[in-house]
Amino acid sequence: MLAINDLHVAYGHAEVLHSLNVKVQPNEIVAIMGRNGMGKTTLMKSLMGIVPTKSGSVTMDGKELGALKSYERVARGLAYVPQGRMIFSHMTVQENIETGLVAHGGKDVPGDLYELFPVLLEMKGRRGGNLSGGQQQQLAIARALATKPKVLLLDEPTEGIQPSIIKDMARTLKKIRDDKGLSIIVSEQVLSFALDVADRVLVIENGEIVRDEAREGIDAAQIAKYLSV
Ligand SMILES: Nc1ncnc2c1ncn2[C@@H]1O[C@H](COP(=O)(O)OP(=O)(O)OP(=O)(O)O)[C@@H](O)[C@H]1O
Repeated sequence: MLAINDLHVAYGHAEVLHSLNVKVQPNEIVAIMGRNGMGKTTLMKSLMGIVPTKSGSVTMDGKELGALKSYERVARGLAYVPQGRMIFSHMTVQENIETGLVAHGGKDVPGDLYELFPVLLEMKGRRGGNLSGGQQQQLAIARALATKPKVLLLDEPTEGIQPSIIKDMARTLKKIRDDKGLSIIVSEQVLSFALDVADRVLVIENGEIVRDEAREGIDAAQIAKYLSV
């Protein structure tokens, strides 16, 4: 589905991602774990074409994305829920979701998005900025899904979210995967969430993938060592 091959990304002369190789299968949920500053956000931004690639390739369904602008990547089926959610706080919930519809020229918010997130239907006329952190996260995911992605990227979705809601988020993401048949790449620091949601767990350390393990039979203590400061 999505293949990252020998990807190098740099800010000026400082290379931050060194030869990353990751393959994500259809319907697979992959968690990329790592401490602050290890390169998770840089990877997400480079996949979306927000940060330029130094060398290497990213393909989706075998087609190279490298030269494409962000909006073209969205049209090809990549969607992004950025760290901090970045919802439009002065726009209503409905208007926020509608910004995702332009990718395919749709006009109305599909009902299944409101079925997935009933609270957004209840609050569709409210300003995004008036929602709680958990509700804003649902809104950011709904906005991304409105672009009808094949691969959904989420950058630290649990950041600033109450622990009681984090379990619901894992359940919702798996339901989205099952219902819509898409692949998900999620960057995370919360191990329990990653173990809940992912089929495969990768660890990124100083811009390199140092572990790549199937969820089944994973040694959680080994992964936790990479996350403690
Ligand atoms: N715009 C930038 N210019 C220069 N260096 C940057 C820039 N953004 C990030 N970096 C550096 O790149 C490295 C990776 O940062 P990145 O934000 O990708 O890490 P992260 O794993 O997402 O961490 P966090 O959890 O804090 O978001 C860090 O050393 C960081 O200082």
